[in-house]
Amino acid sequence: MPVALCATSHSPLIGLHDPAPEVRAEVDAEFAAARAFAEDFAPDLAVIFAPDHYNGFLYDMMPSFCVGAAATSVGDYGLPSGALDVDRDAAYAVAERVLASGVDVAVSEDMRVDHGFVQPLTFLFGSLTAVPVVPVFINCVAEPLGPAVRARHLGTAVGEALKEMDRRVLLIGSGGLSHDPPVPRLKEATPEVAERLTHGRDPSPEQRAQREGRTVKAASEFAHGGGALRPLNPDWDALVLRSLAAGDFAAVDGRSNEWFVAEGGHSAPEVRTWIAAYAALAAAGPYTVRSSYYRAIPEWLAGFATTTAVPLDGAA
Ligand SMILES: O=C(O)/C=C/c1cccc(O)c1O
Ligand SMILES: [Fe+2]
Repeated sequence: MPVALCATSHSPLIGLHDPAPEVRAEVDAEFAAARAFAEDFAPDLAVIFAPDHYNGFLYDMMPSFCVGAAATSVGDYGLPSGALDVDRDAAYAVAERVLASGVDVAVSEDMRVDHGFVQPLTFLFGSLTAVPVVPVFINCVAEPLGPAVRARHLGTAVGEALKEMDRRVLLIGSGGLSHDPPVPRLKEATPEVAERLTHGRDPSPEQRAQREGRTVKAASEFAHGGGALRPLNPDWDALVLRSLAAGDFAAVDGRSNEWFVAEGGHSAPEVRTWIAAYAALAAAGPYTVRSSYYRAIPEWLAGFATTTAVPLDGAA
């Protein structure tokens, strides 16, 4: 089974609240290189590990992990909406194998996904339907979270499942690195916000616009050195990139959930998507990182990174 990987940060502020043109151009060049990498590899299946931001997965039923057998983009932040081209047979084969390995993954026949899934798919493939996909949700924000090492176990099990398939698989991790966007937390939520985190799956256009406006405002304040969001942490981001490039998973996933938040902010657990994607790649054998881009971009509220990787044995 030929396999390759692209892991990337996402930010719904891309295009809505951009950094200086030269920074934007630098990231665009990196995306173009990642797109060329994907085109070169020519996958017939993409397996994407991504989080959600209370658009598809809410507190009415919050799994740690979920494989989508069918999935629809909600079209948040003006991104494309509509159905993904989910490979249902592959999704069930992956879910069965993961469950058999002892990782309790949920399955959804109606998964709703947001910018966490949509941005990498559109950046890499140009549309939501260009390449058949198996979407794998990882809860990264809704406490309580399990230990980060469980994301590695999930990724390993997915990688083992893929080895049994005769497919060319591009693994995608979407999220991180250090960042602290204004995603609400149930523990400190007002009753109104708690209600939204539990039942607010289908906001009105006005409610969605309000929420998105708040994020843009927070990004503007943050980029000008104000607001209450935690700072980006390039040193921590470098540690994460270095550790995953070296296959030293324990340096990241062996740490406590509190460590992630203290070092990288409340959304730093999105790094779990990278851990899972890299672990799935590692299931195919030793790997090497082909490209690694990083820049702290406050306008996007993100320590922003994009990496590509391939097996050392040249299976890609
Ligand atoms: O508003 C949200 O739901 C999330 C915003 C955000 C901002 C920056 C980086 C990310 O990974 C995000 O999800
Ligand atoms: Fe996110």
